[in-house]
This record gives sequence, C-alpha cells and structure tokens, in this order.
Amino acid sequence: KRLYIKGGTVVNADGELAADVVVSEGKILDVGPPGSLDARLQSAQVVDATGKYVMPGGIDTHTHLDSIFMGKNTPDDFFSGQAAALAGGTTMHFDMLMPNKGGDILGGYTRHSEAAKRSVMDYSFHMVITHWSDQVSEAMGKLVEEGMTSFKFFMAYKGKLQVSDELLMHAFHRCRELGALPLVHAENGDAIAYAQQELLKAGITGPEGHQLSRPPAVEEEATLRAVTLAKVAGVPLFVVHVMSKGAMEVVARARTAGQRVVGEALSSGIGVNQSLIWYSDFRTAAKFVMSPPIRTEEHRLAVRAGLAGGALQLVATDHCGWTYAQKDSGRNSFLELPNGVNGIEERMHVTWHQLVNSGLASPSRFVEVTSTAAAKAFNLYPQKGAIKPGADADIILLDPNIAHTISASSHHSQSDANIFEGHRIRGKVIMTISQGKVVWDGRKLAVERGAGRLIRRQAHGPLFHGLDSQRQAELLSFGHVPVSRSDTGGSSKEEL
Ligand SMILES: NC(=O)NCCC(=O)O
Ligand SMILES: [Zn+2]
Ligand SMILES: [Zn+2]
Repeated sequence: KRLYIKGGTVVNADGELAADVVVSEGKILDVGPPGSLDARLQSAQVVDATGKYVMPGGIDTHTHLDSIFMGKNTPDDFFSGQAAALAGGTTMHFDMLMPNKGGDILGGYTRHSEAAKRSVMDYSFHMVITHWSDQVSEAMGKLVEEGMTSFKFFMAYKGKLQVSDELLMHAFHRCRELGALPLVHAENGDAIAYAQQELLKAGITGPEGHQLSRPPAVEEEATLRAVTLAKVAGVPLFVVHVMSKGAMEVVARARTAGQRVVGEALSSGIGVNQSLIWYSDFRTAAKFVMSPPIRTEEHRLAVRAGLAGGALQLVATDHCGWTYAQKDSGRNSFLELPNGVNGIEERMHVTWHQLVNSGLASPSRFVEVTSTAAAKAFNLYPQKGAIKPGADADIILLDPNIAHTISASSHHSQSDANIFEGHRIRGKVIMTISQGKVVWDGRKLAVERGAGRLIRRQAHGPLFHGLDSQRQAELLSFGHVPVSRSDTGGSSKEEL
C-alpha cells in the first residue's frame, strides 16, 4: 500500500521546504508542493505530517551488535539493536564485523548470514582487519566484489586487535587499489599499554584509570599518524569516534589542505562528559567507560561545535552497550572493564537537541550529519540519505514540540544501562518508515525478523574520484621518473 505523507516540512541536507511525499513499494515515488500530488491520494494511507519535519532516516556508521568484544557478548543482537535504532529514527547502520581467529576475514564475513535472520532494517558492514598476509589482501578483494567496501583498523588494544603502522601501509595501499575506504580507531595503543601498567602499579584500578591511561594526546597523535599514512598511501580515510578537540583539529587541518578525510563524532562525545567517571559508585562510573574516552566538558563543547560547523562530517554511536553486570567484571581492574556505551536509539534525539535546539545548526545540517554525509561517504547517495524521488523510503517524522526523557526503563536495548539517563529532549521521532513501511508510530514497533537487507556498495565512490590522475600529476611533479646517469668518474661539470 502507498503512503501519502501530507503537510509536513521536508528536510534534506540542501534545505527544507513544505512538501508532500508519496511512497510506494519501498521507494519514494514523488515529492511535490503541498496538495500537488493529491491525484495519488486514492488507495494511499495518509500520514498527517502537519507541524512535523519529514527527514531521511538516520544512518549510523558505527555499531557493534551481536559481537564478542573483550571476551563478552554484546547484549544487543541484530534484532534488539535494530529495533532500538528504528524507535530512535535510525533506519540503516554499519556494523563492525570481526574476523575469525588468526585474522580470517572471509570466515568472519560468513557471520552476516546469522545477522540476516534477525535483522529488521537495512544494514551493511565494515570488516575489521587485524592481521596481514597475501590471503588477507586477496580476501579483501573478494569482499569488495561482494559489496563490502570498507575496512576497519584498530591502532589500540595492544596484543589483541592493534595493528602496526607497517600493516596500515600495506592495507591502505590495498584499499586504494580496490577503491575501498579504510577506517581507523586512532589511539596510540603502545602509550596506553605503558600508562595502564604504571597506573596499576600506583594502585589506581577503578574506571578513572581508564581515563588517565588514554589522555587526549594519545588520540591526537594516532589520528595524525593515520592521516599522514593515508596521505602517503594516497587513500581517503575515515576516522571513527573523534572524541577530542586535538584529534578533531587534525582532521580539519588535513581537510583544509585538501586531503580526503572524514571525521566521525559520536552521540556520546557530543551528549555527555566524563564527570561521572570520577563518581564513587562503581556502576555509575563504569557505565561511561569507552574508548577513546568520553572527555571533559571542554572537549564535548568543541566537538559539538565542530560537528555543527563542519570540522567533523557526521555523527554515529559506536553502540556497544553493556549491562551493569557485564561492567562489573571490571571492579578489580579497569583493564577488565568492557569498553563501550549505548547510543543507537538515542543518537538522533541527542543530536537534534545538542545541535538544533542549542541553535548551533539548522535542521538541514542535522540531516547532513545524521544521514546524508554517511550515505555519501559510503557511496549510497542518493539511494539513502535523501527525500527525493527514487530514493529508498527510509523516512522519519520528527515533532519539534514534544519533549521526552531518555531512560533505560523505556529504551529498547537489551542493556539495563543508559548513559543519557534522565536527559530531557525537546523533539521526538513520532514515526519511522523503513523500506516504505511504518515500523514505529511513536509508541510501538511493528517489525519483522528477517526483513532487513544487507546493503551492498560499489567500490571507488566519490571520495576516490580523480585520485589516479592526482597521483599521476604528483609523481610527475616530484620528478619520479628514472634519472639517466653516465659514469663520469666524479668529474662532471655539475659536480665541480
Ligand atoms: N568504543 C568502545 O569503547 N567499544 C567498542 C569498540 C571500539 O570501537 O573501540
Ligand atoms: Zn573504536
Ligand atoms: Zn567501535
């Protein structure tokens, strides 16, 4: 059945206008001035959008669902995590797919069929690379053929997931060759490992040890290193979870110099600060532990302003919410504290509140950072990220006048903790449409297990456009052609 979304304000990244929207068979059929599409009203379910914003569904570029991390299973799988996402206005996400033991990425990839059985909305993956070999390089090519065109590298978690600079160089060059986008978790894992031992020796075992072992400088240094290596390799780069002012400035400077770098803010990074990590109650503190750490108010405000103003390009969640009981395993040592916080359901509301209600950004910029920029970075635009004829009908209605309070008692995640507990938000997603169907009406979900689709992407997206000719010009301008020499016995005129 068709949907006729009538009387709302349609917002795209390039502006907003009063318009009606017709949806048919999972796609946006038409967008036109109010009343102009009335001929299509017959047999359509009418959605009254008067006074509401009609916007593209959110795209979360960074989640960890149904995953084993630090030896624990995330409480949210593809059903509960995606249901939570839909209730918060997100209609597509990119999950981090871990390789099997020994770095077997093709083996890790087979996990996606499990996700498919539970999923209720569109999703895609970034494949995590932890080892390097000819087989891994070849397997990357196979995954790109399958439409999985982004690879994630951890520069932290020493002895576990951390990769070397040498691996990054191999992998960045391979990404460049394949037209696939590399993503980095940028923190200096060696510096962190050293600090962790020093802190434990000094008797600091609580969650504050996590903070102290990962100061902003270790994030900034690794971000600069990753950006530099990507520049040397001539490949675009996506920096996940930029949490500090310095790291953000590294991204912004690289972009100002013409480098193709995308910086991802997080809902946790713009929505909360680290103050409760110093609280005496363990669970209250542990709830906020993630990497890179949630930082001081100064960093939060800087990252929020940078996201609004354009220093950062989009906002994701890094949703990896744990239960309080799971966080308890870090009571004796912060090294055992599972890293990660929630956000998949809260991101759209937190971002609306922090950017639009604060007056820092327009609804169009909100759409850009929550949806359109992600679709562009991962080569899905305008199939995703726009309310335009022909686009996927992933749409949300947001009522800017409804206030609500975020709480673990009403969220849809399987976790019992919520870092945004008690946050009062003005502006509520009162309807989510996924693949052309109303799946959230502001109170209840109508989702179907298995309805989600794995979205395959084309390599060599817009971030890669022109790179080859750019490289060619660089090589020539640096005179990288063989120098012709003759043996003059050290007595050439030039030498004298
Ligand atoms: N961010 C976090 O603390 N947990 C999830 C894994 C990661 O992205 O580093
Ligand atoms: Zn990370
Ligand atoms: Zn992550």
